[in-house]
Amino acid sequence: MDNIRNFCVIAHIDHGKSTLSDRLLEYTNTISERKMKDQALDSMDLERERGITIKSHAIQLNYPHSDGTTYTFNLIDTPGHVDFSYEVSRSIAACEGALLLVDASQGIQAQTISNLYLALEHDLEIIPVLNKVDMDSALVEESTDEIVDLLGCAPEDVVLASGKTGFGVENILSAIVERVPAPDGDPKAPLTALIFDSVFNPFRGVIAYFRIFNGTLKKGDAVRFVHTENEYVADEIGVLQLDMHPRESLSVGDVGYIITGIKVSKEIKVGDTITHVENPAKSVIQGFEEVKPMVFAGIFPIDNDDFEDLRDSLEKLQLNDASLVYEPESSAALGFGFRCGFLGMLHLEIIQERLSREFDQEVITTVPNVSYFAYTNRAPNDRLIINTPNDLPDPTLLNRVEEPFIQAQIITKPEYIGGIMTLCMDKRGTMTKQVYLTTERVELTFELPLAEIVFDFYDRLKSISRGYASFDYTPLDYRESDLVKMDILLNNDPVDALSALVHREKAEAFGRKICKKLKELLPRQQFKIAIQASIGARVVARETVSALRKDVTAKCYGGDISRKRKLLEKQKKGKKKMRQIGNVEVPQKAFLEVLKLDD
Ligand SMILES: Nc1nc2c(ncn2[C@@H]2O[C@H](COP(=O)(O)OP(=O)(O)OP(=O)(O)O)[C@@H](O)[C@H]2O)c(=O)[nH]1
Repeated sequence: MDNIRNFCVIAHIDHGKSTLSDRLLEYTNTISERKMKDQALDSMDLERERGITIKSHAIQLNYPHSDGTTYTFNLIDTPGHVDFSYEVSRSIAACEGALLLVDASQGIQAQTISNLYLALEHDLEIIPVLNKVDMDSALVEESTDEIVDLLGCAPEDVVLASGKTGFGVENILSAIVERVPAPDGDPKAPLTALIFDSVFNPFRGVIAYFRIFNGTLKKGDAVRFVHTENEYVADEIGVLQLDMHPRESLSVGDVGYIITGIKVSKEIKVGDTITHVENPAKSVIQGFEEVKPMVFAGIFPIDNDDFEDLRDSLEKLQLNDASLVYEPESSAALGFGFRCGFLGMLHLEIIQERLSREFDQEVITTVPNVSYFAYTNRAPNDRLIINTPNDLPDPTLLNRVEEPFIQAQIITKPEYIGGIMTLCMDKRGTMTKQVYLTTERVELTFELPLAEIVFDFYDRLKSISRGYASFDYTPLDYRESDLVKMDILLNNDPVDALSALVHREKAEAFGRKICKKLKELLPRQQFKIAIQASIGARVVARETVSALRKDVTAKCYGGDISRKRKLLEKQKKGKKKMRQIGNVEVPQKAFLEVLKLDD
């Protein structure tokens, strides 16, 4: 136990976590150079392509220290994006120490701070690492000063490193031995182990990753997962190097995996406690939460016949992504599909991309919305959860609506404060704090409705600040809000998939923008198309797409029938990505593009 060190790496996105983790693996010969693919820890293709870590992973390293002892390190990798912050918090809870990476050319950013707070909440020993010092644009002194200010540490506590060249890796490893405390706990006490992650393996079922705080777990033991109240036999336990290495027993401080024959990810909850069926622990590990989807959207097959295939694909996706939730939904405009819940917009995009890539399913995603509370007049506190605008009760029944608010942290340069404040106020936000980190960088805190940041907030923030703003958020609470349902009609047919809940004050402007945008997105057809936005019976905006007689074969006068046929086929194919609404054809991409309402 004295020779174990459990640590994680926390950083703002793109500050070099994966690259540095690779260097640590290489230096400790955990992975041979031949096997070394860039970013070995990011095992999903999609992760590697997007260069982001979606799922956290754990890996064991052996490090022979100059004191003559070989230490066992468990490195727990954490996802870097706000959508996955609950997983970050569970990974952190499994460690005693954290490497806090800061990109020397960027300095401290929003997620550096939010991740640091998470680590401090769990009393982790923080080792600050100034990364990417090889870069010409590295501001070593300034960034060190920022870290010293933030942590209240001495400048010599900051380890300089480069994941690219390998500089500083030895110093990091010895700092882990010297500064991170060894785990403590009682191997003879009742078992408590924290599940911090799980993965789906098509051959072995669901594999849960855990960290033992007390007690000893042996192969074949009968175990109970406390929150789900399920009992299993530990068919196989072991430690994670690049592959799984089975062990007969694991004890205090160990990080490992357990296989119990579970077939679906939903059965395992990250944050749950594992204990024994016999002699169970009296207390559970604190901090368990059910992960709640934050953003909802309808997903519909382009062709209604593909509905069952879509159901199969979603089922398979959910096997290894328990945070995806879905239920069947029907839309007058789009037919049968599913209302899906996601952790955030990135999660939504990832699911959409995986559907297309892994299952060859092209889908229509409807306007995403957050989850609202609607209180009716039927009884005091009769509360409905509204995950789609179409579920909103009739205005005569409706008492009030509440919407989720978040606290947002933005770090930027002083010259962009004005623009960012205007943006946040436009998004119905209020500023609650402004702190100068240095003369050159300032941290702003806002309270904002989540619905307002779901769409195009991040893009606009980036353009206002020319990329010099980082952003992170945490959920706050639900607040009463004056929301109305806006319907969109095409030639008088309401398109339920385009309905949205919007704040009353912004409704008209929103309606006008959406009609204008739709006018750009709808191809001209052989008749006039009237686009209208309405609140109840009141039309608040209108645009018209004028008619066009489109004859694709007109060019091929003369008798070449095969060429004509080819063109017609091509046109038919193009149409497959269209949906017929009333008599109007709407391209697939219009449903998502329509909300990108940059001015
Ligand atoms: N010059 C230089 N570039 C680096 C260094 N470390 C990482 N990079 C580059 O910075 C980019 C981001 O590195 P990653 O390791 O993917 O960053 P990350 O923090 O793991 O990213 P997320 O997992 O998405 O949070 C990549 O293009 C790397 O090649 C370094 O020490 N020096």
